Formats: sequence, structure tokens, C-alpha cells
Amino acid sequence: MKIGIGNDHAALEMKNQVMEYLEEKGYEVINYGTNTPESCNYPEFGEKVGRAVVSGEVDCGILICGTGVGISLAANKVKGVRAVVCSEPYSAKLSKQHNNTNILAFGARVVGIELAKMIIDEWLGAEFEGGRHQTRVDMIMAIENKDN
Ligand SMILES: O=C(CO)[C@H](O)[C@H](O)COP(=O)(O)O
Repeated sequence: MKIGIGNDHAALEMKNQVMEYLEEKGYEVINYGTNTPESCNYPEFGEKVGRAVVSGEVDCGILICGTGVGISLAANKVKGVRAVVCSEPYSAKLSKQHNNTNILAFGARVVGIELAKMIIDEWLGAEFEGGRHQTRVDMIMAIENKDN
């Protein structure tokens, strides 16, 4: 499985740790994030990973900024993205089982690396359950096609 990862300056160290963790587990990780500690703007990286997921360049995405909020908001503006920001494993797992999320986000200033690994493991290990949840996910995605 190919995972796209993105981050801003606040999450550089955590991005490197997460990449190492995922690669050790055998995932191919494509890095779309910043690689320097200089201040930068997270929407750029949220959008890049969002587009990579929707185009099929990668199978799913992981986004990290200070809180995970801004970078997931940016990704969610890309049509076809369902990004969730999580700071615990339960919501991460359910976001895949019920909401079929295709991007996981969290905050480097919110969770430590060990909790981040647990969140990632639950999310990557879960499967979308379909059925009644498919109806609801379809309804969410249909909102994108309405004139606002
Ligand atoms: O969490 C974030 C967005 O949701 C950013 O990482 C955060 O806003 C960056 O802040 P600063 O420029 O003060 O380092």
C-alpha cells in the first residue's frame, strides 16, 4: 500500500518518525510535506496530499500539523477527500469503518509519537463496513455536487 504523507514545520520531527515507522512496517511512503523547520503554510500540504489521494497516486494519506486541524481542513476542500483529525485510536478506527475516511490527520503538538502510532495502526487496520454507512457516505459526498 502506498501512503502519501504531508506536514508543516510544526510536525517535521513527527513526520520523520512516522515515515520511519511506516516504512519499517513495509508501507511505501511518498513524502509531500516540508522537510525544513522554517515556518510554512499547511494548506499547501493538505491540498497536495488530498489531490494525490483523489487521483490515485497514493492509496491514502496521513497529514500532520500542530493540531491536525488546519491541514485536514485544507485537504477536505479537495473534492473526494474525507479527512479526519483524531487524537485517539477509537475515532480513527470508526472513521474508517463508518465514514470511509481516506486521510488521517493528527497534531504533533497534541499527541506523542507512541499515541500517534496507535492511532495510525487502528486506522490502517480498519475496513469500511459499507451497508447503511455507504448510504451516509454517499450523502456526504453528494454535498460536494450541490450549488452552495
Ligand atoms: O496546527 C496548525 C494548523 O492547524 C499549524 O501547525 C499551526 O497553526 C502553526 O502555527 P505556528 O505558525 O505558530 O507554528
